[in-house]
Amino acid sequence: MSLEPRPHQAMREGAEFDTIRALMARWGDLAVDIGDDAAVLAPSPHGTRVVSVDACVEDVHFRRAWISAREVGVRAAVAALSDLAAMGARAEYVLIAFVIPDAWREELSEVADGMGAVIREAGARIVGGNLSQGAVFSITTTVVGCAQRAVSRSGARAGDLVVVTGLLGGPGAAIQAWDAGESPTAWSRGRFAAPAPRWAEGEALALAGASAMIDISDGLAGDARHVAAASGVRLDLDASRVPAGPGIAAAVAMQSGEEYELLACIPEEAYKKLAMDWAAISIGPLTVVGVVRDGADASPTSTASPVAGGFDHFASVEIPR
Ligand SMILES: Nc1ncnc2c1ncn2[C@@H]1O[C@H](COP(=O)(O)OP(=O)(O)OP(=O)(O)O)[C@@H](O)[C@H]1O
Ligand SMILES: Cc1ncc(C[n+]2csc(CCOP(=O)(O)O)c2C)c(N)n1
Ligand SMILES: [Mg+2]
Repeated sequence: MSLEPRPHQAMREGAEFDTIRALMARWGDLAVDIGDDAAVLAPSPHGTRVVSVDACVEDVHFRRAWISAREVGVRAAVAALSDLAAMGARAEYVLIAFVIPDAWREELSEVADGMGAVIREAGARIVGGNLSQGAVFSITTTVVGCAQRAVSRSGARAGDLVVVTGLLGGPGAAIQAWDAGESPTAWSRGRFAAPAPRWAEGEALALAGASAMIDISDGLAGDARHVAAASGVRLDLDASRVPAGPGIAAAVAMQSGEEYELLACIPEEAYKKLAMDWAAISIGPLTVVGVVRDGADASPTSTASPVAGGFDHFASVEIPR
């Protein structure tokens, strides 16, 4: 079997297929093998295949007044791709399903450009998708990647250090500002509107021997509890060590979701080696925020910060100020 993707196939006339052709024209060589019932993927020569899907829904994941149509596309692509980075994988293929109300028809090309830029930067190709008319705008993005060493949430062991990439709290602070009718700082707005998957960081953590990893989409406190639950351990987080962005309160950094930074557990010796090389891997910091202990659930050792929370689509959780 050839490792080259198949060329596109011609599609019949019609407004729906014109829209797909318009997307294809926008994406250019980024899109391959469009037009069949399914795309055909060759076996990966690079390692284990990893696949994930993520939905981005208007008024659930963003408000139109907050960000541009292009930024909507950037966020949707990053939210999906970040789950590959969190496995230590690199992206190969993407499929994009849009639900498009009439009011969004004109905006679609801008959304597509934002997604295209992120997917191109990731070195992946778009191999399919779906279009539907509907009442609420949404983007459901399927991502396929490949990992030399896929890191799960379930491998954390007592004694491992808990580390986190980057500076936290920006997206949470931006949402708080918008909800209060204020403008977020440029830094917070940028962290919400233009996040980036941590490819190099995820792969480096995986190859360095991280025992467990997750991307911070629900908030550090909540995602630490995902790792604790999957690994059957307790993650003791020190709220005073959490790397907060400029002007961000520790509690916000602890609970802010949609960061797309990585939380990893890693044996101390492996961390020490990785820390020496980190400046060549990432422009952001790698910070030790806690330690893995026997027992269940994550909790901060500091009483200054709440441990509860973590975004839940079916519960209303307030981010404390
Ligand atoms: N409808 C579903 N059917 C099967 N599995 C699901 C479904 N929804 C979620 N899951 C699985 O449950 C787990 C948790 O899902 P979740 O969406 O919280 O992933 P996540 O990576 O923590 O968050 P994010 O969506 O922000 O990336 C994942 O393994 C996911 O594949
Ligand atoms: C309008 C609006 N209200 C609230 C939020 C906050 N928010 C929404 S989903 C989510 C977690 C990740 O979601 P998922 O698990 O679906 O990837 C968070 C923190 C937002 N972005 N926009
Ligand atoms: Mg995730």
